[in-house]
Amino acid sequence: MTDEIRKGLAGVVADTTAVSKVNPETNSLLYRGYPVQELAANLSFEEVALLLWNGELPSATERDEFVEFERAHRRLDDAVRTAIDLLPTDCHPMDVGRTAVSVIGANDAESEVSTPEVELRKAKELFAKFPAVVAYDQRRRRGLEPIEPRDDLDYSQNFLWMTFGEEAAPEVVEAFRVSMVLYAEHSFNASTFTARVVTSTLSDLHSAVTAAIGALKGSLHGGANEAVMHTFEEIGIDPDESREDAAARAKAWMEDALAKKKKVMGFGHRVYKNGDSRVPTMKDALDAMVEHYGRQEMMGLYDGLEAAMSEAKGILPNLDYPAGPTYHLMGFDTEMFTPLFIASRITGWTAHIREQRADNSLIRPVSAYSGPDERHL
Ligand SMILES: CC(=O)SCCNC(=O)CCNC(=O)[C@H](O)C(C)(C)COP(=O)(O)OP(=O)(O)OC[C@H]1O[C@@H](n2cnc3c(N)ncnc32)[C@H](O)[C@@H]1OP(=O)(O)O
Ligand SMILES: O=C([O-])CC(=O)C(=O)O
Repeated sequence: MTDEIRKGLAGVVADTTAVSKVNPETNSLLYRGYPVQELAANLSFEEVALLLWNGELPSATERDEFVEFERAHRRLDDAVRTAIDLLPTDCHPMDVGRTAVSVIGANDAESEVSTPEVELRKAKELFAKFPAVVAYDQRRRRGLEPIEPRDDLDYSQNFLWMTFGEEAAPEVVEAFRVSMVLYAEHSFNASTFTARVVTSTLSDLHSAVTAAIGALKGSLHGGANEAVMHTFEEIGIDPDESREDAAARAKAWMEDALAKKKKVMGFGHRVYKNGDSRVPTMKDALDAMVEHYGRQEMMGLYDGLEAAMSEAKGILPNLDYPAGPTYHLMGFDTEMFTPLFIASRITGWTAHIREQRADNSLIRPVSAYSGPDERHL
């Protein structure tokens, strides 16, 4: 036992994992050995999910079987719809996501079964169903009727279809797919570690994912993609403004924020200190959306904030920074951004839950007592 305290467990190696490797020295991220950029350029999100769960790329047959399974499990049960309908339309969508996963778990006939086969089935079903939760919630907040999934569309196409009720342009589907691949997995981040802690007590998969959603919600973690957009909104978004003018205003805003010692979400990372490996790929996706929607001023805001942060503090953007404006341009409400992160991270969380269970040890660190010395009444 060591007495050394590492606040936030910074730098502490808690266990091994074969799911992904984050290497801050080389700014690289491997899912099961494959660079995430290669996966984002070449594979569907469905294939990446299978890679994360199984450890190997799927064969064509495995892929086709999963595609069929996913399409067959996209619909929400009445219990989930009813539970969502009972929640206020102004509660945070992360609360809706958290509740929906909990209800899906409680209604699973094998809720207390955690064999590898059953857990994989549960993970696949959550993967298939969660887009309908996000789409259902986004639409009810806008006072719109839900839209049924379409079995002729792939995961990303169908996600956008159920949310917006129209077939998205191929460029938009592509940017969305890339975001799903990039958000899928990142070793022992706070939400994944939460899922592993819950699993380590021999609790069930849905409890672990529900807890992970709670951890993801915070703005130091997944909630940062929403917070990035609030920053853009606070600066002011004017589609008629030039890229240069928007950049100048954003730069001035950042200088002022940093002078006031504010923390600006979307920048910095616990592990990467020289840049987040996923940002260049996500920035390309944002560029494509800026081009597609003709919104150069958005890139002006992006560049202005990034330049001012880099000049003042040398702190670089994380994945949430380009993801926020990308989802905004696609038409999602700002509060829906972190639920989109859930839809993707369900893959990584459940891969880690399976890994934890396969070689379990209760996660229970010790604390150094800092209260009063022993005293008596
Ligand atoms: C997908 C993801 O979850 S990625 C992470 C998303 N989270 C965010 O974007 C939130 C904003 N960023 C942060 O709060 C941090 O960078 C974290 C929490 C992600 C990592 O932080 P840590 O490794 O704990 O570093 P810590 O917060 O101590 O920061 C170190 C120094 O950099 C500063 N700093 C770090 N990030 C930022 C930021 N975004 N804005 C302003 N200053 C920052 C801190 O104020 C601190 O300065 P100091 O030494 O003068 O006190
Ligand atoms: O690794 C982290 O701490 C946060 C992060 O980037 C992620 O979960 O994707």
